[in-house]
Amino acid sequence: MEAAAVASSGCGLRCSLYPVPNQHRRGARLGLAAKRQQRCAVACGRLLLRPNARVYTAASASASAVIDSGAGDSGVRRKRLAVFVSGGGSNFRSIHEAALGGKVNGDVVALVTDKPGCGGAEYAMCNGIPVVVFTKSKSAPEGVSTDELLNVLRDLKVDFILLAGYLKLIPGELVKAFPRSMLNIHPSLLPAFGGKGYYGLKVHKAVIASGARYSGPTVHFVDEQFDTGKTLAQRVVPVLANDTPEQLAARVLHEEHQVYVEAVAALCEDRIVWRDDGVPLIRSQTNPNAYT
Ligand SMILES: Nc1nc2c(c(=O)[nH]1)N[C@@H](CN(C=O)c1ccc(C(=O)N[C@@H](CCC(=O)O)C(=O)O)cc1)CN2
Ligand SMILES: NCC(=O)N[C@@H]1O[C@H](COP(=O)([O-])[O-])[C@@H](O)[C@H]1O
Repeated sequence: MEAAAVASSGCGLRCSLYPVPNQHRRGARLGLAAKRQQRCAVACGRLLLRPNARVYTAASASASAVIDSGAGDSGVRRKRLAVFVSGGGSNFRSIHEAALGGKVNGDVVALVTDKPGCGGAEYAMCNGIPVVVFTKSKSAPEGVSTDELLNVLRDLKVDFILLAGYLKLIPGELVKAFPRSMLNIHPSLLPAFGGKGYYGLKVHKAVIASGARYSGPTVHFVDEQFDTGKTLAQRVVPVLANDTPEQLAARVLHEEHQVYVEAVAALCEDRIVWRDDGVPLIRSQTNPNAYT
C-alpha cells in the first residue's frame, strides 16, 4: 500500500509527505526521508498502514531524519524517547513540551498506543510524531507484534521508553530489551493501590475509600509485573475530607506533570545513580553531592 494519499488528521492539520520541522533538533538533519520499508503500523489521521507497507509518510520521514542528534551544551547526548499512551495523553504532552522547550535533553520520536483513536495519538499526529499501534487486536487489526515493535524501536534508535497512562502489561521481552530504561507513572504512592485493576479513577476511588489522608504520583522503573519496579520519584498531595475521585485525580495529575518531567530530565541527563541495594536515586542538577 503506497501512502501517497494524504489523510486528514482530524486536528485541522494535514499529514504531508515531508518531515515536520517541529521537533527540537540540535543535530544535523540527515534527510534520509526517502521511501523506506515500513516495519510498523503508522497511523496518520484515519489512514492506518499495515506492517510491511512501503510508505513515505510525514511520520516515518520525520523520525528517520533525526538519526544523530549529538550532544547538547551539557556534553550529554540527546536521548530518543518513545512514549506509550492509552488515553488523553496529558503526561505525554507535558513531556513533549518540556523536550521542545529544552527542559528535557531528549526528543519524542514515537508514540506507541493500543488505542489508535485516543487523545494521545491525535496529539502525536498533530505534532508530526510517528504513531505505532501495539499490539494487534480485534479493535486494532493494524497493530504490530512485540517483535515488530522491537524492530521499530531499534530502527528509531530509541534510548528510553516512557509509559504515560498506558493500560496494558508490557511483555517481558520488551522489558528485557530496555533494562533500566523504561519508566511508568502511577497515580498513587506505590506500593499502595497498585497492581492489576488499579488504573485511572479506580485508584483514586480506592484511596478515598481507604481513608488515606495522603496520596500522590509515583514514577518507577518498569519490570515484568504491574507497578512493582523500583521507585524513582514521588510527590505527596492531601486527600481532602470531601474529595470526589475526580477532584483527587486532578490534584494528583497536576503533580504528575511536574514529577514525570523532572524524572525524565534526570534520565536524559544521565543523572540516575543506582544505589548498591538496587534503589535508583536522582542526582541534583545543581549540587552533584545531593540525591533524592
Ligand atoms: N510490565 C509492566 N507493564 C505495565 C506496567 C508495569 O509496571 N509493568 N505499568 C502499567 C500501568 N499501570 C499502572 O501504572 C496499570 C495499567 C493497567 C492496569 C490494568 O489493570 N489494566 C487492565 C486493562 C485496562 C484496559 O485495557 O482498559 C487489565 O490488564 O486487565 C493495571 C496497572 C502499564 N503496563
Ligand atoms: N496505572 C496506570 C494509571 O492509572 N495511569 C494514570 O492514567 C492517567 C493518564 O492520564 P494522561 O493520559 O492524561 O497522561 C494518569 O493519571 C496516570 O498516572
